[in-house]
Amino acid sequence: MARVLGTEGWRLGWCLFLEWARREEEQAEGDGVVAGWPRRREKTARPVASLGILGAWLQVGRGMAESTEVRKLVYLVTGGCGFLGEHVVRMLLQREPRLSELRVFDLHLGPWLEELKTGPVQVTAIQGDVTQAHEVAAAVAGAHVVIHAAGLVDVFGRASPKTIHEVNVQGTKNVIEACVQTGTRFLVYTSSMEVVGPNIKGHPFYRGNEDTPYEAVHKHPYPCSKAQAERLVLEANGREVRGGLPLVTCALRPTGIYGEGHQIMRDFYHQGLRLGGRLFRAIPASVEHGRVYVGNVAWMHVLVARELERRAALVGGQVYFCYDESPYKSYEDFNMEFLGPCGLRLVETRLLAPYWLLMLLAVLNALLQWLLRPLLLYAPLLNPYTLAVANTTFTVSTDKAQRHFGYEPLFSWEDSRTRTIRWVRAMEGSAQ
Ligand SMILES: NC(=O)c1ccc[n+]([C@@H]2O[C@H](COP(=O)([O-])OP(=O)(O)OC[C@H]3O[C@@H](n4cnc5c(N)ncnc54)[C@H](O)[C@@H]3O)[C@@H](O)[C@H]2O)c1
Ligand SMILES: C[C@@H](CO)CCC[C@@H](C)[C@H]1CC[C@H]2[C@@H]3[C@H](O)C=C4C[C@@H](O)CC[C@]4(C)[C@H]3CC[C@]12C
Repeated sequence: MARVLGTEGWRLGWCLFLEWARREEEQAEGDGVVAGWPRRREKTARPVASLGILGAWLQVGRGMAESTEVRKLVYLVTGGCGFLGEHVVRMLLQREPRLSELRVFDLHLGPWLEELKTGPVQVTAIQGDVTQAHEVAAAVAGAHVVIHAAGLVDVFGRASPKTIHEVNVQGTKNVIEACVQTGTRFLVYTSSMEVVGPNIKGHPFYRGNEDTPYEAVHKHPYPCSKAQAERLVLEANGREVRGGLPLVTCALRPTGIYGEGHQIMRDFYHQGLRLGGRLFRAIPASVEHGRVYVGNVAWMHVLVARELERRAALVGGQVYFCYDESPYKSYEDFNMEFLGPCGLRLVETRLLAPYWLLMLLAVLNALLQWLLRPLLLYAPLLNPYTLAVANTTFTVSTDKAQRHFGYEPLFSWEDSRTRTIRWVRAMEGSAQ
């Protein structure tokens, strides 16, 4: 027999046996899909006594199949140490069983990465700058999938328009070119709702979806840069990468993300503490804002990244709003869902601070920022742009991600709320 089959034959026979064993196991577990995600394989060994020696071989076969076949993908997450990036990194480690190496690329690496290095997946921390093409190319080389979440999120005038452009647009160009040069085929870009709006005319976008017509007119450097970068990513879909295969890209557009690690929520919380446990309503409660929990945004990235290969024709070149069951509320009322249970209250001030007065304050802030720039950085939350965004309804209602790649939110609104409250409470100096 050995002579007839030869070494290759034995290997083939062994592989067929492993495949048979794997299918047997899958059949036993059922092949249901939970939230668009195949059920994770049971890692604990099943009793083998009844199968005797064959059962023991089966267990060995399973182990080998898992270690050699299942864990084989290399992912790169740019901006992996940011608010969203950290959640994407943790979600990948929890929910992508085929992952063998996870590269986390960021300008500033977080110390928490160390604790992730002990698991079965190789976590490689790369301190780098997306504006540096050679650093990006080195990080991308050999990766199967890139999730490009690095970006300069600045609507407060902290960075110059040039820097925002360099990071968000040139950085994205570098990522695309690196994929093309090194042969990486799958690219997910973290875009933003701001690519669409609110526009400078303050038109409401009410329960819109990816196909809703809207006049997307931007002047501010941040939305301009996100729109440009998104266009580059979508245009790159289908480009031939090294090795001759086509690049498959898509863009996810989160609305305002909230959850553990959200800096603006942190700022509001501390502001409330400084003001004796009060925040003052500046925006009418009727102006609704789309918000989405960070865990669900991360989940959507993980899911679409895996489906880019299987459903390339459908998903490639597409945009998806990020959505979940979070309620539509005004920006401030929504924040109070978390800050309220942590001891802050929202004081009604509509009569004290009408819109024209707020706009005057916002303009004054912008003027002060400009005057003080040579001396110090003055970057308050309120400026004409943030006031306009906060004061314009922008909500999405869509099921495109569910239809295209089986997305269902992983965290219910209750879960998302509870987790966020727990995080706010854990912040130093809770108001309670
Ligand atoms: N926060 C939101 O509400 C929101 C909403 C929609 C879209 N987004 C997008 O999601 C992405 C992540 O945003 P976030 O809120 O986590 O912001 P963040 O600032 O917390 O994270 C961005 C990360 O990118 C890194 N980074 C910045 N410049 C870099 C550079 N030159 N090279 C390498 N890394 C660099 C930062 O160090 C940071 O860790 C961004 O692309 C943003 O535009 C955010
Ligand atoms: C007038 C103030 C009194 O309380 C309230 C100001 C609130 C603003 C600071 C925020 C209102 C809406 C926010 C933006 C929105 O959630 C979506 C965004 C998209 C994302 O890509 C980046 C962040 C942001 C622009 C977000 C920034 C903060 C607001 C303008």
